[in-house]
Amino acid sequence: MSCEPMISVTALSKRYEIYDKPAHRLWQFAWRGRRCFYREFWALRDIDFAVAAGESVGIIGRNGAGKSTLLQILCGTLAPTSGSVTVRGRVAALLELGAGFNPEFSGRDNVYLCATLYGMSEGEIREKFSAIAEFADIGDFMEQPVKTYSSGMYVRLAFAVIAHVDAEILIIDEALAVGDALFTQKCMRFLREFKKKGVLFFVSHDTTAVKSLCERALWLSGGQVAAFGSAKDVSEQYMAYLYQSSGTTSDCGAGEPFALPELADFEDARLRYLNASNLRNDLEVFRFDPVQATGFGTGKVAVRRVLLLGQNSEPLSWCVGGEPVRLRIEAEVLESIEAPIVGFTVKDRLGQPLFGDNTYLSHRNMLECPRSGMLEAVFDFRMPILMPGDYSIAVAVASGTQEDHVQHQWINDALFFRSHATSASTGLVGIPMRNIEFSFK
Ligand SMILES: Nc1ncnc2c1ncn2[C@@H]1O[C@H](COP(=O)(O)OP(=O)(O)OP(=O)(O)O)[C@@H](O)[C@H]1O
Repeated sequence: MSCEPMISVTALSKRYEIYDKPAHRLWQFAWRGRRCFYREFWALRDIDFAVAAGESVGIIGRNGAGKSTLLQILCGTLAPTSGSVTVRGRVAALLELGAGFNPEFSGRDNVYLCATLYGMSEGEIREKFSAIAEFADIGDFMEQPVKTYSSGMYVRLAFAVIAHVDAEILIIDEALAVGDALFTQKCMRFLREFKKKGVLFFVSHDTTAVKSLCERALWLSGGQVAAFGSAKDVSEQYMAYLYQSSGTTSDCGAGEPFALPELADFEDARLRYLNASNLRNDLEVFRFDPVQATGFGTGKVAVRRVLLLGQNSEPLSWCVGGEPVRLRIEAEVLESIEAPIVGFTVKDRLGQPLFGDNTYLSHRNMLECPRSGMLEAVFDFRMPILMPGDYSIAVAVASGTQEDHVQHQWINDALFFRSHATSASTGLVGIPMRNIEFSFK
């Protein structure tokens, strides 16, 4: 494989001409450059970077930093004022809602139109059409004019096309890659697979998303590269800049010995206040639909029900972060299996695992399933406090140990829930605080 970069950008600059009045544009034309009626605005200045195959790059920066301008130049839809951009490979982009679609044409015609623009032949598109339609999953709307689509349907169709044009370089604006939770998870699974071999540019204001999806990050500030390096380091620098942290640090001594309180269940000390405020972490729970569920496995087990229950085993359609819940997973054993393990993982909207558990440590090798029957696992835990956004729970039934096992059924998104508000101030999840002491002496 060649080690030449897939993308190299050298001394790239983009200047816009700002006219204070529309008439000035006309005057500029009439004077043929003998007088200047505009102000110059440099949206990008002296940008240099190179990206190799298999690298994913998050583009971060404040509003107006030049992110869209840079990406439009990489896509070839905008010409640079100076400098050079070399792109080796087919680029597909999701940057502007409905870009490349004709609103009067049906979804099907737009798939053909768009994929042709990406250089696919009619035969190739015909071959891939059913995979595109399946990915978009918009049903009969495929035959309707796209002007009748909701913005979510637009995104579904556009993403389905770019996912099937065999692009070597993908450019995604996260703000657009938002469908419902099921579709977002599908897109994220696709992007994680894609970035193993292709180049991914992912524009986001969310540094957590960038760290989760990208190895590298490019921070643009005022049209210039403020930093380019590991996603973790650059995101941290960017966050530090955003907060303009000027606080001092001091040694954290061991202090007074800390007496561990008795292990008893407790309530968040702020619960009464939180429950009466709009910070209460309301989580809306969506039902498990075995028909929609996607996954993989030997097929010896079929997960039939996944339920989030309250303390009295009542199914919940809402729960509150910080409160005790029970997750019940019921699976039908279709063929005999040994040493079953049932587990779950709670993931955020990017598919990033937040927490999870399984039955291995508590019940290792204690159960056998020599015949068909029902397996039931119940996990009692305190739901963490979750940042606003969409979450899903993957569930799985396997045989073996934690390290070495065979999956009988893994379901990507068995349950969805949406967090509407939160009291957590930072981090991926918040945990209930038994007590917080705060004093001034
Ligand atoms: N056609 C244009 N004419 C003049 N100025 C423009 C034009 N397009 C963009 N700009 C300016 O260039 C700068 C960079 O814009 P750009 O859209 O690339 O920023 P961005 O980082 O993508 O911002 P955001 O996060 O808000 O989408 C902004 O100050 C913007 O006002």
